[in-house]
Amino acid sequence: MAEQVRVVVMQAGLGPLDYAMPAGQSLEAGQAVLVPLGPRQIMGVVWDGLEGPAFTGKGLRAVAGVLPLPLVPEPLRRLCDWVADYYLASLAGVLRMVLPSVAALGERQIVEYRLSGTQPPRLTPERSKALAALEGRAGTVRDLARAADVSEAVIRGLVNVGVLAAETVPAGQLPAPPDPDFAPPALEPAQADAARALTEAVAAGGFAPFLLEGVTGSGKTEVYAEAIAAALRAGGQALVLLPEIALTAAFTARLAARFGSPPVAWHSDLKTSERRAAYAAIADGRARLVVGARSALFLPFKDLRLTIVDEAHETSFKQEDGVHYHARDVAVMRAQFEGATVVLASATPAIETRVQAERGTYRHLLLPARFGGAAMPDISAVDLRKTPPVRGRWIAPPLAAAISETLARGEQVLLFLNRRGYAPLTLCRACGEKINCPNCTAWMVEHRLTRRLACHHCGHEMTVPPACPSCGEPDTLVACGPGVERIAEEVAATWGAARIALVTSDTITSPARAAALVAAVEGREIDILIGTQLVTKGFHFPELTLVGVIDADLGLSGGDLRASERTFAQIAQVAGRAGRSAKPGRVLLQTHQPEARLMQALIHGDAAAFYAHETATRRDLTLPPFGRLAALIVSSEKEPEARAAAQALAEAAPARTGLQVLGPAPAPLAMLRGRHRFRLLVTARRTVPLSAILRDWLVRVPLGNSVRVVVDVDPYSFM
Ligand SMILES: Nc1ncnc2c1ncn2[C@@H]1O[C@H](COP(=O)(O)OP(=O)(O)OP(=O)(O)O)[C@@H](O)[C@H]1O
Ligand SMILES: [Zn+2]
Repeated sequence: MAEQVRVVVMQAGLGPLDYAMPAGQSLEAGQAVLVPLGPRQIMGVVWDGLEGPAFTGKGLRAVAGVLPLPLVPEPLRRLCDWVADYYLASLAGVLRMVLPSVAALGERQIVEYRLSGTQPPRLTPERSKALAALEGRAGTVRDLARAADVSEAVIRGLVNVGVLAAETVPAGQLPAPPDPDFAPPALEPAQADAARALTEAVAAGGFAPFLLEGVTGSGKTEVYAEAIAAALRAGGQALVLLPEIALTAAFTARLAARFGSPPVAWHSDLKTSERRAAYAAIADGRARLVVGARSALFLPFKDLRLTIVDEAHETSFKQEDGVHYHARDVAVMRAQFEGATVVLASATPAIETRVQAERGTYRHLLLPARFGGAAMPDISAVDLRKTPPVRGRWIAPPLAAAISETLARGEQVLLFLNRRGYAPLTLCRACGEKINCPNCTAWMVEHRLTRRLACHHCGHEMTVPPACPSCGEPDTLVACGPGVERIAEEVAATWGAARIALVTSDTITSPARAAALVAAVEGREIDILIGTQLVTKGFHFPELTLVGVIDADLGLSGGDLRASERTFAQIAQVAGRAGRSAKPGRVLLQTHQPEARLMQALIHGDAAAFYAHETATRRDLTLPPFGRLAALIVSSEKEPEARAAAQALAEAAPARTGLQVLGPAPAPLAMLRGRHRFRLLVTARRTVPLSAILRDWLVRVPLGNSVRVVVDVDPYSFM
């Protein structure tokens, strides 16, 4: 009998299949192959450890070919198994995160295109957009389409008329290897203690999870850089995960200064040639230090000794489409399978992480003070009930005075409001109509810079209508409430001479733009930064001494279980940008409830009291991490079908002590991208095998073709 192998085929809905070994070859687990499926050939990966009897019938087909891809190593295979099992995903879906497209890996040479200088014979709006965006860029058709946010057809059209010229490039170059001893800093005593604990764990090998908690500006980066150096000295690889790719450029520069050579980057903004080079080098071990977005967790590292999750409290580590996983938790699991060190670094660790540290599962390292003797900023409240801004304005007199003083001293100001665009709501003065997204239960957000209304959920855009779409009255639409663009308008009107930078995902669209921003702020070309949560992370600007939080109450309205925690962390982080160097920092929180526990904890710098109270509440209510949650989101384009399916699921709900199913209820976002949505929430004791129960439940309920059920284990979004 021919030897056979089990292959996970890259096709949703299909389980693993058995194939005969190709004649005269033996295949290892982890090998990417082509296999016949019906009349086609599809990609798959030889897998091990799967249950189920082997195929014994006649007509076993043979593996058609071996793909020139690195093996998926054993620890990564086990991680894939775990992710598929825990998050109820298909192995094929998880493997799609591991394997890049074959096209990107098959070729040694890559054809890239760049602007040739020729003008197009015909200029469409799409073409103008592409021309503006592609200045100075090179990439494949797909890279350029993504960079310019136009279709590949538009790019191919420009190639055909000679506006984009082809050039053949070798797959990208790797930076020189990092040198662990290039420029180590002298550490302060608390830093040195923490660094020693980390380097010892890395040198010893074996699974070692850490929480590195250090106040903002305490020099966590310098501490974990020592752990990276230890991993490099031991001949292994290290990975740093960042919550936001926009931050990679500034961060890369810091690591380059420490190690004499930049790390290898991994994120969605890479060109195909760079991606190919990085992937190959990560797999064969030449890429020693990698900095990446959460997707880097699924790369086939040859010898991963250390993973750092920087800003580990960030909820953007939770992936909300495709496989719904939490990169922080997956990083810990990968370290466990690799037998490696993992460090969760944060000034405001999540309650989940704090509890692990209290239980002793993670070792807790603490940096209690800022580096270089810098003081923590002075935080106080601006009571909007007592000193409100004038009508139609959002900056109250005490904050305005502080801004003027700071500018007069030649120092920099940061204003934080976590809302993109100009105004969150556009309303008709005549009939009260609110302009909604046609596809979602959401208001259209005005973006004055682009003169459009945009839905932040589905991306739908339209121009601001000249008349009310409901009553037809002309010129009655008014913008309600502020977004960052509106704050910028107010700032420009009040401090006309100040140089302003708007920092949102609309303006900082790439690592290159982020780097330019950092350079402008460091070069004192900017006086006032106005931004969304993007400005709360990681930045270190010595001349920035005033932070104003425009609406400290904003995050609390959502009411989900982490609303307070998230608001606290966000404000503490943005406050932490003030006075990080020699000059003292000051933070003003505009709020309607200065007496609230959360505000008081921020003002008095009493994070411990805040977290103790939040943790106790979670424990009392058996909420995560003391209990478990999973959400099922049932959706269909047809409302009755979504409703009926959600009802059917509820009726078939597992009856089991320690487990409770709530709902169905229409989701707060009752319609999203044209689909009607219902939610069920499952709460369970920690000891209940939640994933297995969910899996059994879901296969028992037949659902219509139009119905989709998304399972979100450990949900962070309750919309
Ligand atoms: N041992 C050291 N020697 C020289 N400079 C240091 C040292 N430790 C920290 N620094 C500097 O102090 C500043 C703050 O450090 P860093 O940005 O790492 O803080 P952090 O803990 O990451 O803060 P945050 O959480 O707010 O981002 C940086 O400019 C860093 O280069
Ligand atoms: Zn929408």
